[in-house]
Amino acid sequence: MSFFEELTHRDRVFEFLAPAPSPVDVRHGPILYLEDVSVSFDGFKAINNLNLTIDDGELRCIIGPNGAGKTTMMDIITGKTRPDTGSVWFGSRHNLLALSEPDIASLGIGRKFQKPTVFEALTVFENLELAMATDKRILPTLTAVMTAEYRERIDEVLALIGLTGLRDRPAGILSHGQKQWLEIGMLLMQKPRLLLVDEPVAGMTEQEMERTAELLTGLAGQQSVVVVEHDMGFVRSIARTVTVLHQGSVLAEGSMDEVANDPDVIRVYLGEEA
Ligand SMILES: Nc1ncnc2c1ncn2[C@@H]1O[C@H](COP(=O)(O)OP(=O)(O)OP(=O)(O)O)[C@@H](O)[C@H]1O
Repeated sequence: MSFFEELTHRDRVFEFLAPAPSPVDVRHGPILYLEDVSVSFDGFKAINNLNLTIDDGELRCIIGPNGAGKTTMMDIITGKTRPDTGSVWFGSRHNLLALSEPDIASLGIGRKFQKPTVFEALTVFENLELAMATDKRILPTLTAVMTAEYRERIDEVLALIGLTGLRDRPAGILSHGQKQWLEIGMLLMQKPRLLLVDEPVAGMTEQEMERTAELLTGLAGQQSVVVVEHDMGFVRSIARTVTVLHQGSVLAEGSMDEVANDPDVIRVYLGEEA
């Protein structure tokens, strides 16, 4: 069939207009599954037989003392660091250890680093627009229909992150907290299935922390959210299940009260360990 015939074929939807099928299969299990994962740096085991399961739509908090392996774990999930052993699955279909960092990102795993990296000279709206334009799944040939759809998505995200009133202001004038929300919004533009968020409330005011708690708890359900955070007050305010990492393994897992009363956790946090 010629290109012209293809374009005028009315009984089928063009591939780029069809909604992208959800590539992640969670029908029979969790959205993220790490089994017996280990990685050493110069003989030092940063991650040591780590097992972790995150359910679809779950909000999970990961805590642990400095050097526990939290960042390394995120690096393994996103493909930045390859473990020496173990397996890492995204749904039941995608073996993340066989995929490159960009491929993992385009499957729908978004990562928010601690420091906000918004484009300060661009408006809030333009930052979100740019985030969408960098989505490799979207063809550069945007039609008017697609553009309208994206504008709608930008409005939706602006409302979610509470920045509708600042949409046309340069991102440089935003407070630290607002920049963090904008960056979360930039990740949301690509409709991730799993969001990894590193220390979201470091440097935030109390009020900004409350708003961030609302934002993250509101996102859960729509997507799975894994939050690494040191601020225990914040963790308590959002956590359903908390995983405590220590020396590259899971030391305890449960509700905030359960882990806070766990003797091993208390010992590690009080620094009584050798
Ligand atoms: N590329 C690397 N080379 C050598 N050692 C590393 C490397 N990356 C991490 N480590 C070591 O692995 C251990 C775990 O580090 P990681 O940054 O994952 O811990 P963390 O729980 O994120 O700590 P923090 O709360 O301080 O950010 C640390 O002892 C760290 O020094």
